[in-house]
Amino acid sequence: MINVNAVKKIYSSRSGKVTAVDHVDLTIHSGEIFGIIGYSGAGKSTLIRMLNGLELPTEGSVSVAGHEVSKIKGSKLRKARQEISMIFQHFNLLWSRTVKENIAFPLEIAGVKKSAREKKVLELIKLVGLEGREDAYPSQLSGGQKQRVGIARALASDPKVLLCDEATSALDPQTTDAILDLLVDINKRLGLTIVLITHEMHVIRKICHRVAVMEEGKVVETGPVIDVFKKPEKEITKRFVQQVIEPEEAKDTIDHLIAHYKTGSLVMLGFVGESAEQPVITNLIRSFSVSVNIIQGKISPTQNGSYGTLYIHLDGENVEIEKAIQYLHSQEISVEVIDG
Ligand SMILES: Nc1ncnc2c1ncn2[C@@H]1O[C@H](COP(=O)(O)OP(=O)(O)OP(=O)(O)O)[C@@H](O)[C@H]1O
Repeated sequence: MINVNAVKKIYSSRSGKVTAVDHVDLTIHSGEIFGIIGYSGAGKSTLIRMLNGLELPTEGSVSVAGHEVSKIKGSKLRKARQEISMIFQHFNLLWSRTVKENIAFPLEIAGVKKSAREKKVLELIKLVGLEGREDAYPSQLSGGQKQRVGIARALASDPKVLLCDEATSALDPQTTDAILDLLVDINKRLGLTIVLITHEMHVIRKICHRVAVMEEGKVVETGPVIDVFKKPEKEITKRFVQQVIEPEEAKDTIDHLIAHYKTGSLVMLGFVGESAEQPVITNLIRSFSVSVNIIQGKISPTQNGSYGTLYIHLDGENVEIEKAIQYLHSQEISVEVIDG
């Protein structure tokens, strides 16, 4: 569906040349939700803007939904853009138009007749959950509702690909989750390919099938989200994974617990995929003479399985603790004895 081949983008500015995207290769499949994560300045915006021809690569080629986006111009590019829609961090709505009129705008430009336009707009309003707000102006809407208008407008031309440029960065966590749920729903219902850029691992965790990590213009790591969580390879990826897996306060709690427990062992268990659904703790209590104290844990679903960490404290005879830890090692989970 999307092929990025050996793409390089160099900007020339007064202070010299900047390599924003440095030799990137990517293949994104039809129907996939693909996330690109990186810190500010990593080159994400430049890369996503090359997918709909808003920027042209200095070297390499970009093909999206059968269009050689990096080569075409004028009416061919405009036509391609109907199949490659985009939503933005700050929504980019027309403030003097109502919800209905904003969504109808691309249809007007495409010359769609009024009756067909109205029918389509009503369908889209329903799809994004904006019934009752048809005649409101953007200034009367919440951030989440504004992004719903952005999404409906982007879907008006029946695109094959939806590009999301930090689409939830201006929203609070609850609204972010509602918009992410909507994107998953649209992906499933319409089979739409979604490419998003973000600096938040939460967004990747919640909705993406695969992820590419960018640093200094390069894609440094890529793979299915669950694999990247299981085994992040690069330092930068580890930092992103920690954003969601191990909040800062967890470290403080662990330090406190190590000081608190004088006997037994403190163990960190890492669950990935199906292992997150196994009754490991129940088996542990039933089979060994150890007391198990659950200290802290978090298990989160991704689009291709669950992952998480659980801290437990085991107490009892040393031999029994040893056996219990051996049992844990025999399960499909990672085990790290932190203390004892
Ligand atoms: N039009 C431009 N002219 C010159 N340099 C640019 C231009 N656009 C981006 N850059 C530079 O290219 C590099 C990559 O920027 P880009 O905006 O693609 O990164 P990003 O990962 O999207 O970061 P952010 O989230 O802050 O936008 C940066 O060093 C930036 O300063």
